[in-house]
Amino acid sequence: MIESSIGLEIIEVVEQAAIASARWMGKGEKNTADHVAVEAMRERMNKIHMRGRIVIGEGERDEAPMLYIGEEVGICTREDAKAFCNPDELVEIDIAVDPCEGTNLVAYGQNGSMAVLAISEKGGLFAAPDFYMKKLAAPAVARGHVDINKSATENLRILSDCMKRSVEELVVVVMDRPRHKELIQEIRNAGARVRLISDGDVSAAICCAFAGSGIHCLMGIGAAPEGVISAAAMRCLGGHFQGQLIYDPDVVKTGLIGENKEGNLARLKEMGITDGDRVYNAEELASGETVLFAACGITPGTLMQGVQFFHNGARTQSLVISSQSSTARFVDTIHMFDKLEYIQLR
Ligand SMILES: O=C(COP(=O)(O)O)[C@@H](O)[C@H](O)[C@H](O)[C@H](O)COP(=O)(O)O
Ligand SMILES: [Mn+2]
Ligand SMILES: [Mn+2]
Repeated sequence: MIESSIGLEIIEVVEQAAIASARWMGKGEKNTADHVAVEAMRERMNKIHMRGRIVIGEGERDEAPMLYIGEEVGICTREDAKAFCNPDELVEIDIAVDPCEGTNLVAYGQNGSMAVLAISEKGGLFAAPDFYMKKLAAPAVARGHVDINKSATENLRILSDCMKRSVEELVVVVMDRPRHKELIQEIRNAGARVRLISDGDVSAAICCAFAGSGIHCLMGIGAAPEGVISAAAMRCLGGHFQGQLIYDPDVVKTGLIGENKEGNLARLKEMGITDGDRVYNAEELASGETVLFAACGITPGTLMQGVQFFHNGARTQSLVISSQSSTARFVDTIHMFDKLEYIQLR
């Protein structure tokens, strides 16, 4: 039901966000690259016949115009909606968005940014707080064998068994952050190779599910909202994903997180999360009966090409993954703007 009704539309949502953001590629203005993606995403989402609700977005209500948590999206938000649609007949959908995942990458013209979202029926996505999350992603063959509670060394041995390749042949993506100093050293000591990324751990997590991506594992701490979006894709792909919220600022070392551990735990409790140390797997973070994921490359990446502009047109590459049809579709689209003179083949 969800896929047949809005499958194609969510591709257009991420495409429009990616095109808008890509116009700001390399301009050094991360906030603008982000803002235009948000606006494009909202505009296209508000044409969809659904009763959508943002469960993971860019902040709370008072931080509008970002897509804020709790914001309603879809055709019903139009002022004249009553004239042509009955909200009771529309499907209720929860949406997790990151209109520009990798704002720095876009601003500085680097690889790996994308516009991304995940959707499910109401209640089907974990409404993660704006905290950090310890993450472990690995291919389907290692699902349930590797474990976030085990050491990196042990997980690499398990991964090597599951993938039938030596630890030395494994590549682990880790975000290049001071908090990962010891982790990086441990992975290197174990014999595996480390690919450090400055941003963009959603792409890195999903790459683990694709043989040939050159990425076998993601370890370390990134943002929790991105963790839920990654989990949605990994749930559909059958890959391994575990996440554990990080509420202790001393563990994160950099970045914004509440003032102290006690305060953060209290905030989690207010949100109904009583066990701050709980480890969630992909099926718990994206628990809906139907889960869809869509991403469109802004700058070139491992999974998708970035937006390519030509005279009065653009070409985009997206990835749409569905738990309903068990498909991962790469969608290549030519966008014809006004007064198009030619269509660029490649
Ligand atoms: O790179 C990222 C930034 O996302 P965005 O702000 O949408 O461009 C994400 O992939 C990371 O998951 C995460 O936000 C990052 O790890 C946050 O950590 P830090 O930069 O150390 O505060
Ligand atoms: Mn992000
Ligand atoms: Mn973002």
